[in-house]
This record gives sequence, C-alpha cells and structure tokens, in this order.
Amino acid sequence: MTETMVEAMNRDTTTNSIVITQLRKSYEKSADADAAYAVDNISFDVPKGQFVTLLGPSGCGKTTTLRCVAGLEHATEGRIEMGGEVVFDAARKRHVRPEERPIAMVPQSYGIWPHMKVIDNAAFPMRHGRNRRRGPEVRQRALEMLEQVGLAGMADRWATQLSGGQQQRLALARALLGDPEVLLLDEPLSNLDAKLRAKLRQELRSFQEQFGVTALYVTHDQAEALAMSDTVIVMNKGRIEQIDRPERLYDHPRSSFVADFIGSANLFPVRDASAGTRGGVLARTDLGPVLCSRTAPGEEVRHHNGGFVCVRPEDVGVRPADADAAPADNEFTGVVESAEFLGDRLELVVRSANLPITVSTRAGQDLRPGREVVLRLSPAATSYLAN
Ligand SMILES: Nc1ncnc2c1ncn2[C@@H]1O[C@H](COP(=O)(O)OP(=O)(O)OP(=O)(O)O)[C@@H](O)[C@H]1O
Repeated sequence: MTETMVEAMNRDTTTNSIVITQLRKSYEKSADADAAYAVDNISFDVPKGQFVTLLGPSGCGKTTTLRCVAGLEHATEGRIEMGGEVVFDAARKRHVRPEERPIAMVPQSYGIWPHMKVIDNAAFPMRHGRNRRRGPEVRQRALEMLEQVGLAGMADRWATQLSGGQQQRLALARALLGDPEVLLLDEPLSNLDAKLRAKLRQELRSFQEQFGVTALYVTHDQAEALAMSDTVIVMNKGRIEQIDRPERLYDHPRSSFVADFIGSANLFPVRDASAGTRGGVLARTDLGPVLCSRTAPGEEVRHHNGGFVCVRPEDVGVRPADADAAPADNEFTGVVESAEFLGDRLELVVRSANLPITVSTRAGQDLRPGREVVLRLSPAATSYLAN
C-alpha cells in the first residue's frame, strides 16, 4: 500500500464531500524531478455542507486544483475522493469523467448559453445531466428555482437579456438544479462591479446554506474569502500555506506570506529570535528587541535566525512623544511621515529606525507629519513568524 493510500484511509470520508491527497499537477509532458508543478503535493478535506475557499495570488494553482476536482484536468500524482468514492487515483490510473462526478461548476464567465431562453438554461442539467428527467415537472422545478434566486418573471427571456448579476444568479440556479453534492465555483463574481459583488457574495452564501450543498470556491480576493468561507485554504506557488477559519488566518497567520496576503500587516525582518524569559519570543530587529507572545501554531521557538515580527496596523498603539518619559519595553520612538484621515480613523505611516510602520488609530488626535511619537507593540498582538 502506498503512503498516499495510507494517508487517505486515515482521513474520514463519511463527513467529507471531498478528500484530496498529495495532489500534484504538471502541465509539462514529461514530469521529471525538475518539472514545474502548477499544484505541488497538496492535501485537504472539504467537509460536507461547508463553504471552503482556495485563496491565493494569480498563478498559485487554485483553478488547476478546482479543474482536477471537476475532472477537467488529469493530475500527475495523487488521489481525489468525492462522496466516499475514489474519482481519481494517479497510481491506479483511475479517472471518473466530469459528467459522472457529483459536481456542478459555476465558471467565471457564467457559462450561460446565449441561444437559449432563461428557463431552458436553468433546466439543462435536469434534461441532460446525471439524473435525467422529462415532462412538465422539469419546467415547474426550474421555475421554482428561478423564483428562489430572484429571477421570477424572466423565464422566457433570452439569457443574453439578463444583466451580469442576473446571469450569475441563473448560473447558480442551473448548477443547483443538477442536485450536485459539491458546487465548484471559479471566481464567479469577478465580472461584477464592487457593490454588486458584495451583495451577491452574501446571497451566494445563503443559497449554499439553504440548499445544504458543499462549496469549493476559488478567488484571489481576500475580502471575499474572509466574508464567505467556513474554511480558507491559502495557496502560494502550487502549495498550501495555511488552512484555517477566517478569523484565525487573520489573527494567527503561520507565515509572512499569509500575514501579508490577508489584510495588511507590518512585517519587520528579524536578525535572531530566542525564547523570552517570561514566555513568548524575543526577536531582535532594527527597531530593537520586540517581545512577541504569538508564534505560529505548533511552533516552539528556542533559537532561530531570520523570520519576521508581524503586527497589524490596528494593533500598534501610538501617542505623542514625551521628553520626560522614556519608552518602555516594546515601545519605540518614531516620526510621523504621513497621516491620512479616513473618516472613522487615521492611517499613519511612522518611520522608526528607518522602517516604515503603518498605524491605524482613532481619528481626532493631533498626529501630523513631522510629529515625534511613541509606538507600542503590545506583545499579545504581536507575532513572531519563522518564515
Ligand atoms: N493549460 C495550461 N498549460 C500550461 N500551463 C498552465 C495551464 N493552465 C495553468 N497553467 C499554469 O499553471 C500555474 C497555475 O495556474 P492556475 O490557473 O491554476 O492559477 P490560479 O491560481 O487559478 O491563477 P488565476 O487566479 O490567475 O486564475 C500557472 O503558472 C499557469 O501559468
């Protein structure tokens, strides 16, 4: 038995809609040791009924992963189970065709057929999908679904007469009418303007919950991922950087890549780091020594060279410098370089030891450019990241 198979068997396939084990995909014809992998040895589960998002920058392998799950690409190595069935196993040369998999895909371009009426687009998977049906009940069910997604009264229009947002809802209705176990969504909101995107992401999430369908969603938009997902899988260069709930990704990033990609973060290079005498990690930076109470989960730091101190702009305290009070531990003096008033808050860039530090603080304070200030990095909100 291969290592891949042992690993897959140790994971629960009854509570998961998808189990992916050591998946690798190279687009090169001969995949040798030097081959570039678009997806490089990734494993993850998608629990039943959950909304799971693949998030990462352009080219990190999100779409390739989704297309492997859909069966539109053959992975080079690894295994994929869906609903307890092995739908792909490179070692055994097993590949279940896309139309035989319990999925429905909603692509970026909606995939709406322009030569068909709205109702016929919606009814297509019932007439031609895995569980084919005929007769008046097909139209009836399609009409009911169109009503649920807010397209009542538009059934007999041409699909091209719908707006972008309406086409997106039609694509969703059509996908749900195929009774899939898993919805695969590839940047489905990216062609819409920002306001509509924010509205539709809430709608999409509520439909997914209402229909109890599992969703695997692809986006490069971190706000979308944080707002919609139960679990986010952050990818970088074909690999997984972190799998976590949105709040944990934000509060406990495992790497400087995740910290930087999710929200905004101050990252200060560390010369060396060692265990603090009263817990935490003492990291030596150009600012001076910084005590960090947070470390990446499961990481014990005795001594490390390199890495980063990470602190979010809203976690940096700021006050005007006072000539009579010397900075305490984890406090550093600096000069305000820029100050932007953003209505509810002030966004400052403060230069300290030649490092620019972004600070988000409440509006109404007199912190103009040129002022000397003291910054406080609360240890409890400051992380040491080894890479
Ligand atoms: N058909 C293909 N042939 C060759 N290389 C490909 C093909 N499709 C994708 N790639 C390469 O594989 C890597 C991953 O691409 P992929 O489309 O999966 O990334 P992505 O994270 O979805 O990016 P985006 O957000 O831009 O869609 C990239 O380097 C890309 O150039």
